[in-house]
Amino acid sequence: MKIAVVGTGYVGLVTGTCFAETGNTVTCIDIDQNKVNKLKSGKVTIYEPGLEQLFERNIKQERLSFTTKLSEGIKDAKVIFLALPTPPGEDGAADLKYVLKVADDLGPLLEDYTVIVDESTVPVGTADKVRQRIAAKAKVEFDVVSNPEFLREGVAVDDFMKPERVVIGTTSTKARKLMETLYAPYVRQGNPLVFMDERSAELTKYAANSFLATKISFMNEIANLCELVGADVDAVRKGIGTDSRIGKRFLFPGIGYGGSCFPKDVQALAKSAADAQYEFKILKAVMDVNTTQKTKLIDRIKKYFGGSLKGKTIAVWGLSFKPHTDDIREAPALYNIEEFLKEGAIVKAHDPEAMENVKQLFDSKISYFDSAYDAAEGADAIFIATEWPEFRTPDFEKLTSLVKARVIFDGRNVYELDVMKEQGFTYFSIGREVVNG
Ligand SMILES: NC(=O)c1ccc[n+]([C@@H]2O[C@H](COP(=O)([O-])OP(=O)(O)OC[C@H]3O[C@@H](n4cnc5c(N)ncnc54)[C@H](O)[C@@H]3O)[C@@H](O)[C@H]2O)c1
Ligand SMILES: O=c1ccn([C@@H]2O[C@H](COP(=O)(O)OP(=O)(O)O[C@H]3O[C@H](CO)[C@@H](O)[C@H](O)[C@H]3O)[C@@H](O)[C@H]2O)c(=O)[nH]1
Repeated sequence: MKIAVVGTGYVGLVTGTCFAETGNTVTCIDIDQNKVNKLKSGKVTIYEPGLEQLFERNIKQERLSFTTKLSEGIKDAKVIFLALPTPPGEDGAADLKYVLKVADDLGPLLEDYTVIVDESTVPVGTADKVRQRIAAKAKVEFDVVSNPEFLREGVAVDDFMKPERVVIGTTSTKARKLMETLYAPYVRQGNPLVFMDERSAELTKYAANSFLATKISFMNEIANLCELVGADVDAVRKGIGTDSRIGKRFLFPGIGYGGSCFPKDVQALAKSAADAQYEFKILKAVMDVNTTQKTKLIDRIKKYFGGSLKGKTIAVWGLSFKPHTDDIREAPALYNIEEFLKEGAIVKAHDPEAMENVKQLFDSKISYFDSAYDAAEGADAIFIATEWPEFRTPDFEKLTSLVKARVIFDGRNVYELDVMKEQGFTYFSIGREVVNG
């Protein structure tokens, strides 16, 4: 099938590449000329495990191409995916200007029946708005479908190729048939296509992200309570996670959730509710807890150093919002680095993938190192913001010889307390006993 994907950011590139992988001919369109040039020259624009290989194979097979021209990209496409940004506006609502602009542009360009798919995370009612905008200028029949994307960065290819479920919002039989054909190769393992109306599909995406964010904020509060009453959050997590009604996943406490989705989507759902005259009380608490949690360790670090970080060297391990991605959008590491700098500390940073992106933000205000050990050299403390696997089993002897003091503030509970005790480190983590080395 000929498919067009409008917007070739994270979601657009994964979507386009994965649809090409199952034999479709895909053209990805983006207004960013530099991005398109890079993609055309055969280079992927994001770090995402497994993507490069698929990308290269499909370019070679001439199933995947890129353009900046909408008219050229959508030519003969039976389905057009909109993978456009929906950033928060000033009031927290999702800003639909990118989606609606493309809807305006698409109307006059459609030459035959086409299904236009909202893949972006968009508020309830967006499919109707997109439909109206296209209809204003279209001369042919078309359908607008809501098909929110659930991929996670770092495992995006697997999430797309083997989805647990695909949510499709449409009341059109014609569009439904086309979507069934398109997704048939991905749902072979028995994972279902879940059909519903457009509005419910739009809300499903916000409900899923907000529920997961709620789980995380809930566990962060349990962790905070553990610290006050002398309980261990790891034990509590295992204790409740083994109850299949609760489930093991997304129960890991830390320095808050980040990324391009949870923060903006929880905020947008709260705003949508407010617009519908409904006060979504839980979401407000989820956001408040996350805001406090992000810089939770700062007070501890200051207290540890007698109230001031002035002149202290802090090695920051991990900058991306989670492991296996170079994405730093809303990464808790960034908030902590800002605080460290405000307090007069010297920051030495290392991340396996995200340093180039961070350089654009902090430039020479912090220094960057290719290895975690180099960043730790001469440090008064190590601060772990992201649980990259390479931080899990360092050579503690080597580390001891490099740091000024054996002190770790761990925002992701990377180490077992026993190991820290054995290694003689002073170790602060989340919701667990403090180890005094
Ligand atoms: N990043 C994720 O993990 C993820 C997962 C699921 C859903 N989503 C949702 O998917 C949507 C896209 O997210 P993303 O992370 O891929 O965004 P992104 O910012 O990485 O990419 C969006 C792309 O759209 C391009 N663009 C903007 N206007 C355009 C236009 N008129 N024509 C063509 N291209 C245009 C931009 O240049 C950019 O490359 C958002 O709604 C997001 O909430 C994101
Ligand atoms: O137990 C946990 C799990 C996650 N996180 C944090 O939560 C954030 C988001 O993590 P994750 O959900 O793995 O990453 P995303 O790539 O942002 O994916 C989420 O957002 C996407 C965009 O909407 C959705 O498609 C995905 O289904 C949804 O999981 C990160 O900062 C994690 O560190 C925790 O603190 N504790």
